[in-house]
Amino acid sequence: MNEKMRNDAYAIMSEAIAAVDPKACIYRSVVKNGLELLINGRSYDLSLYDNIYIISFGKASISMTKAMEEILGDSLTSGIAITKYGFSGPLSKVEVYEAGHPTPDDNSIIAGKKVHDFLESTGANDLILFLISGGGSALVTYPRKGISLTDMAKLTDGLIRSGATIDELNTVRKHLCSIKGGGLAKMAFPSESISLILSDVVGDPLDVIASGPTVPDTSTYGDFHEIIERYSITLSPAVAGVLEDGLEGVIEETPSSEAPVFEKTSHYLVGNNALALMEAENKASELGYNTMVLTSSVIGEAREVAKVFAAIAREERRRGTPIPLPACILAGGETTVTMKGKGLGGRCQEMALSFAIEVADLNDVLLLAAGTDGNDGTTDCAGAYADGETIQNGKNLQLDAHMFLSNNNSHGFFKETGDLIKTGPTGTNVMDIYIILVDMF
Ligand SMILES: Nc1ncnc2c1ncn2[C@@H]1O[C@H](COP(=O)(O)OP(=O)(O)OP(=O)(O)O)[C@@H](O)[C@H]1O
Ligand SMILES: O=C(O)[C@H](O)CO
Repeated sequence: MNEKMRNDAYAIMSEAIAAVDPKACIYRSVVKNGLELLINGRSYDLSLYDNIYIISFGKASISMTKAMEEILGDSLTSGIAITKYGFSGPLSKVEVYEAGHPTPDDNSIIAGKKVHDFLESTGANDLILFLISGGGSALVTYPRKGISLTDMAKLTDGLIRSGATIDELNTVRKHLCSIKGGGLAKMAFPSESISLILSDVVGDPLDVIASGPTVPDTSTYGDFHEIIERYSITLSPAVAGVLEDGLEGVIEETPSSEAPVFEKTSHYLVGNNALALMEAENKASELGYNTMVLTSSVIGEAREVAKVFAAIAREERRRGTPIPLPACILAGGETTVTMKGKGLGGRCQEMALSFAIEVADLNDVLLLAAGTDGNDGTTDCAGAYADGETIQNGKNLQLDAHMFLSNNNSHGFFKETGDLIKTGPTGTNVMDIYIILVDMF
């Protein structure tokens, strides 16, 4: 492995992650002057409210809340923040809870009830600041009547394992949980609410991020039904009952944009993958690379996307196109992994292993694939590096990369070859970033 390229890639990744640090994102968007709160230039008069509360959830909730606590100071009354186990930290006025992710657990239900009960007690002259980040769907849930945690967890797990997209997964979740799909806006009404959102979804659709708890929803029980059929998911009797009632109109649809509950809501996107890539590009230029941001909207099966990235690297190696060497080509997004094996890994590690197989004959070509949250799949790593020597290094250790990939055991492979990237939880979450470096010979 070319140490210089590996260090360069790590430095570029670190800069990208720092740019989307949730605290930095909040401070970029929010300013307080006396009792005036300015959010992206729009003014809110804090003297108009009896109480100002924070409800914050997602993998980035602690840092987002810390920044808002600092900005609001004495103006803040209290609040609740929910994050993933191991991602928590101390706050001053806001109570902190931890819960399960990617599969919801008992604490996700307890958190859902806390949020529900809290919002029941707020009034028309209160302001609620919702701080929303990725991971929110699993961390806070308030299942519709009759649906148990096991029902929710099994369904979430089944859809993830089938390779369902986050849009599909959240369409289903929005129809089974009263917080999602605009439900939180309903609970908060008639209080005024402002949502500050850190995007972890391709294209930044506000109705999908954390299952769009404070925005109008356009998805329907009909969509839910189609998704279940598409992936041949067997439903528990309770979930099947809710779906049937929804299809027959016995249960109300999620609120659309005409619903009165949205009259007192506003939404601001405070950070996303594109922002991270912009900073990555600046750092790469500083390190002497010619740079290009391909896209922040990568989707598709991780091992297949890797083949496209390998083809781009090959073209760079052969002909120095689309940009002159030394080249740094950047992309971001979120792939899917259809689980067929029983191994350990994540989207980024799986992509890196597939890339390594494709570039086994190339020199000075490297891919860094990492989750900006520092947590790829079911592992404690952010992702992995792969280059032209990775497969040979594996062979030297009697590891067959193809076998590891078939068993979705990318983590098992990279653990042995020493190519894992460990950052620890970064506190942010704007999907994954991919850094392709191709150096001169
Ligand atoms: N052995 C494995 N190999 C590859 N990918 C895996 C493996 N096990 C789980 N995954 C993938 O890991 C993902 C879940 O982990 P992760 O916490 O990184 O998701 P996430 O998308 O960041 O969550 P969120 O979007 O809610 O923030 C799923 O897409 C799943 O397919
Ligand atoms: O929590 C979720 O729904 C995903 O992370 C997408 O935001």
